[in-house]
Formats: sequence, structure tokens, C-alpha cells
Amino acid sequence: MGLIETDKSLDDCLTESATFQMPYALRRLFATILVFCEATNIRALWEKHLESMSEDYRRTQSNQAVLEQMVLRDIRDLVHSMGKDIKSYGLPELVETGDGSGDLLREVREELSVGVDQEHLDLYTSLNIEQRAGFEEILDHVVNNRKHVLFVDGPGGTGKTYLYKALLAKVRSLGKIAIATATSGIATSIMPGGRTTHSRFKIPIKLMDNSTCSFTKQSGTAELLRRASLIIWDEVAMTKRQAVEALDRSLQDIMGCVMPFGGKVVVFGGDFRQVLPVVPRGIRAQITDGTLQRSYL
Ligand SMILES: Nc1ncnc2c1ncn2[C@@H]1O[C@H](COP(=O)(O)OP(=O)(O)OP(=O)(O)O)[C@@H](O)[C@H]1O
Repeated sequence: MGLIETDKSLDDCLTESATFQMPYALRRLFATILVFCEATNIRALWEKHLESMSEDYRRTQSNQAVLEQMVLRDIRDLVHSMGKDIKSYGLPELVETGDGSGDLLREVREELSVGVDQEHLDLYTSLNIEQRAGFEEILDHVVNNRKHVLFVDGPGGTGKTYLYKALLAKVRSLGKIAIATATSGIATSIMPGGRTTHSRFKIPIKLMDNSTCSFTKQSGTAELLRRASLIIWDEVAMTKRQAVEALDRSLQDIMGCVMPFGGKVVVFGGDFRQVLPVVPRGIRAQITDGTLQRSYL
């Protein structure tokens, strides 16, 4: 392929992953490579790995051009969730087809296809006392559908992500949908199937006190959230309260339930000792007003 050394190792990484990863995981890996690695010949990587990235779609679709568009759409969404635009990577052109509402269950299928690592399932055995108590408590809520909002508080490095990984693996191994999100793109890349909250919940960039998420009741996102048994939002302390309140309103709306977050089991994680939300040119009062502690929630 005439790739330089960096591209060669990225190519090897994709080739190796294709032997044991599901196509959706490969598409996520490809998107991560686009955003976080410095590949010089992206087009060559794309052409070489398109086949393994489209293997699941190939079962129902034989037209190569349509297949390419399906994979491109996924990569576009994944790259977008990491805060980037697919147009900047020189991939084949994506033909936009309206709002995507025609494929209602795509997001549900994708979420269900996130693999469960045995390694993550095994983390349970090494959880410390606090992590295990959190694990059992949250799992009990999920399994018994006990509607509740929980908070995992802990300074950086105390093992919150470790706990999420164990939890996500367990819940997914039960065939349930667990949605993993975080405020920043970096944190989402650590959690399997992770997406940024803005991308996953379609939280508007310009937030007001009465904002709602910008998905419709008929959208794939709404369907995914209706079916979700667990929603994790990490790094919530860095988020403006209006973003969390927007999700609360939208979940109540799509669930037709006035309980907080429409009665979903929602786990917020974060550390209020770390970073405050960013309020551009905001004075101290505006910044503290944006924090979750000031929320009606
Ligand atoms: N029970 C455990 N057994 C072994 N290692 C652990 C355990 N819990 C956490 N760790 C390790 O400790 C380190 C920090 O954990 P982790 O990344 O989960 O913390 P965190 O609270 O998410 O941190 P941050 O908020 O900075 O992201 C990681 O390397 C993780 O593998």
C-alpha cells in the first residue's frame, strides 16, 4: 500500500482488530484513528478496511455504493461525537439523506452490537469495597427496574471508570441496553460504546433554562433511550446544569412520565472538586449558576 510507518501500525491495528471485533467496533476504531491519530493516507486505510467495517450491513445489502454510504454515515456520527467533521478527512463523499428518521432502529442495533469484553466482565472480582457497593446498588436498580437517579462521586483516579466498565459489561451481558456517555470526548473513548453527551442526547449548543434535547419523539435516539435500562453520564460536574435539565425534560417527554429523567435509571459520575463548566466570558456568579448544584434537580 506504500504506507509510512505510522500508517502501517494503524493498518496493522485495524487488521488485527478485524479478527475479533464486531464491525461496529471497527467503525468506532476507524473514527478514533481519524480523530486521534495522525494517519497520512486515510483513503488507503479506508479502502483496505471498508470490507471488514461493512460486514454486518453486507448481510442485508449487496450494493457496494449503498454499503459505502452506510459505513460513511456511521463514521460521520462517530467522528461528530468526538467533536470533528468527517469532511476534513478526505473520505468519499457522503450523500446526505434527510434527518435519518427512516432507519429508526439503527441506533438501537448499533448499541446492541457493542461487544462485551470478558476482561471487563471479570473486573467485578477485583472491585474494591466502595466500587462493589456501587456496582451492586446500580445493578439492583437496573435489574429490578427501580427508577432512580444515582451519583458516583469520587476524586480523579479513584476508580469510577473501572466501575463503569464492569457495570456496562454486566448490564450488556444481560442483553440490556446501557448507554455510556461523558461530557468530554476523551472520557468517552475509554468507555466501551461511549459517546459524548452532546452527541448522544442531541443537546443543543446554545442552552437556555427551558431547553430540551433536539431529538424528536419518533427519532432513533428517542427509541434508543426508551429501551435503555441504564444511562451513564460521566464528568457531569463539567457540564452546565441546563444540559442535564434538557435531558431530564426530554426523557420525561418521550417516556410520558413526570419522574426525574422519565423514570430511567441514570448514573451521574464526576468530581465537583475538579473542573467547573465553561461559561464564555462569564463572571463568577454566572459560572456558579451554571453548575449542577444550582439545578432544580
Ligand atoms: N479495583 C481496582 N483494582 C485494580 N485497579 C484499579 C481498581 N480501581 C481502579 N483501578 C485502576 O486505577 C486507575 C484509576 O482508575 P479510573 O481511571 O477508573 O479512575 P477515575 O475515577 O475514572 O479517574 P478520573 O476521574 O481521573 O478519570 C486505573 O488505572 C484503574 O485501572
